[in-house]
Amino acid sequence: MLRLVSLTKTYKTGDRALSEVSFEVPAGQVVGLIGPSGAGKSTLIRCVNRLVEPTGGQIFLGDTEITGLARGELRVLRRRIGMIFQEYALVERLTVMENVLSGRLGYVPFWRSFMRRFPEADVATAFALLERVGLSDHADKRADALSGGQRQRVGIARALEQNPELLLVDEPTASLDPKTSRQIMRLIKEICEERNLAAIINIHDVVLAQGFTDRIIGLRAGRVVFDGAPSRLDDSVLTEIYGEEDWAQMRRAEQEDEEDARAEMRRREMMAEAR
Ligand SMILES: Nc1ncnc2c1ncn2[C@@H]1O[C@H](COP(=O)(O)OP(=O)(O)OP(=O)(O)O)[C@@H](O)[C@H]1O
Repeated sequence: MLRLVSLTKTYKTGDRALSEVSFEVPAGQVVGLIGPSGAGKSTLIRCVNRLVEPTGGQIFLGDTEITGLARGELRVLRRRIGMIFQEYALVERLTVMENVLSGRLGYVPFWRSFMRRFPEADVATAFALLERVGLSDHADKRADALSGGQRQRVGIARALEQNPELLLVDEPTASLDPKTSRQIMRLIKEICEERNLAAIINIHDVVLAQGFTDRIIGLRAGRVVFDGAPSRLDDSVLTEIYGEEDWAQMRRAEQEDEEDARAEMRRREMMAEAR
């Protein structure tokens, strides 16, 4: 479905962000991309739809070689790839519905989108998607009136509105609390299963990646150092990906997160009892 062959990226500054990265993602598979800061995760995701130009290797989506496309062809290709962002990238002043419909912008003629006139079928799809992500009561609300978790649900619905074959997901939970993060990851995983949709998720949080993906690819300094089932991610693999020091630090941060979540729960219980 998606195939990377010796993908390499060297930035103009001389930074080699990716070295000879090769792997295939079949339809329906959710891949968690993990690795320390600077490992090349964002670069890899951005190379797939050529927001970043690869300097070597090939990328195929189905039979289409993405790396060989001219500008105009690339616009058409990008309709086949949905993106979900860390900061949601919603238009704050527009309604939830309008934000979801903006997922069709690659398809609808400019004048119609300018007049905010979308075909009825697109509107019906958008309603169904809002229902699926649990936001059907919020269709007419402005995006800036939503919580972080709700915004990300809009971001997911918008990506699906273009009926993509592949989802590229960049740090979807970085701005969310632990519980909402799990809900969002679960939603992405379930939707990929329902639609037989492939996804690559750039994700910092190893525990989340393990809980909600089918496969983990670990990058270190631009190279794939692990590619396998989430259950195979033991301490020695994590040390190989993150190095001794980083991994220990990450585990401490995780423990602190859990302690914070427990303290918050206790606080809420005490408040509920006081009422
Ligand atoms: N626009 C750029 N110009 C030059 N070098 C860049 C650029 N973007 C990224 N890099 C370099 O490429 C390497 C990989 O960066 P990238 O952002 O892909 O890593 P990452 O794994 O996503 O990191 P993080 O988890 O911190 O987002 C780093 O050494 C980074 O400094």
